[in-house]
Amino acid sequence: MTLKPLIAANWKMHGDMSWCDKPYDFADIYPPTEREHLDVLICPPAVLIFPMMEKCGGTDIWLGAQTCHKEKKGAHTGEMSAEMLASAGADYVILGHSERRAMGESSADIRVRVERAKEADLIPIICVGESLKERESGDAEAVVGTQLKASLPEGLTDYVIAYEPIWAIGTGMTATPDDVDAMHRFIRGEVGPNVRILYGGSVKPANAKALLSIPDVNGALIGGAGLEMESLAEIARLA
Ligand SMILES: O=C[C@H](O)COP(=O)(O)O
Repeated sequence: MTLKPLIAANWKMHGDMSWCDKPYDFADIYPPTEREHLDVLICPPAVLIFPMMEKCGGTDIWLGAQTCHKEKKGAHTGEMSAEMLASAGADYVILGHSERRAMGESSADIRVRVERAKEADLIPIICVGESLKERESGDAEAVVGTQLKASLPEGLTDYVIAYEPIWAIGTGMTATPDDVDAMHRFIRGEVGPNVRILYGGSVKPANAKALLSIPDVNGALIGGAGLEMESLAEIARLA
């Protein structure tokens, strides 16, 4: 089975209402007829999902959220449930990003959020990745393996994994293609043949070709370079 590449932009805490027509800008630069072989996803801040869906819901660009709460509803001031995000127009949700793990989200928390996401028909993108210290001490695969085992509910289907070495996020440093190849092979062994495995961490037009041509890399989770539609389209063209 050939896995359709997924090019996903995580806008993190960037953007405002004036960004809601960016999917149109993307479609102008890289028209849908030229990219039927891949999926393009934008994960804006949650407040922009609904207006973006209203404005650009007719484009083929998927929308996603950046997290969801682990309860279905309740007294959780400031939080958003998976169902709310789905009803606002999200198709995917990023879970377990290292920027959220750093705020205290454990793999056990992430596993519950994955269950909530699936109940709301959202496709979870589950992030895993090691710190520089863990890589340097030779523990990268063990760390990622433990995160996978603890974050994935039993029997989970239709999900995406994003491998993001923490030290490569927003730093301009990327893992070498050999290291990415080795880690993606390892993850493939854990999740089987039908799961898309994205690479994330300072992906940009200049390095996208080398990273996206690695056999078990099925797309990218892009931060900084996904804020501008020109660079996002340039990366997508290389997928
Ligand atoms: O979710 C995206 C990643 O954290 C990568 O961010 P970056 O491309 O800015 O390094």
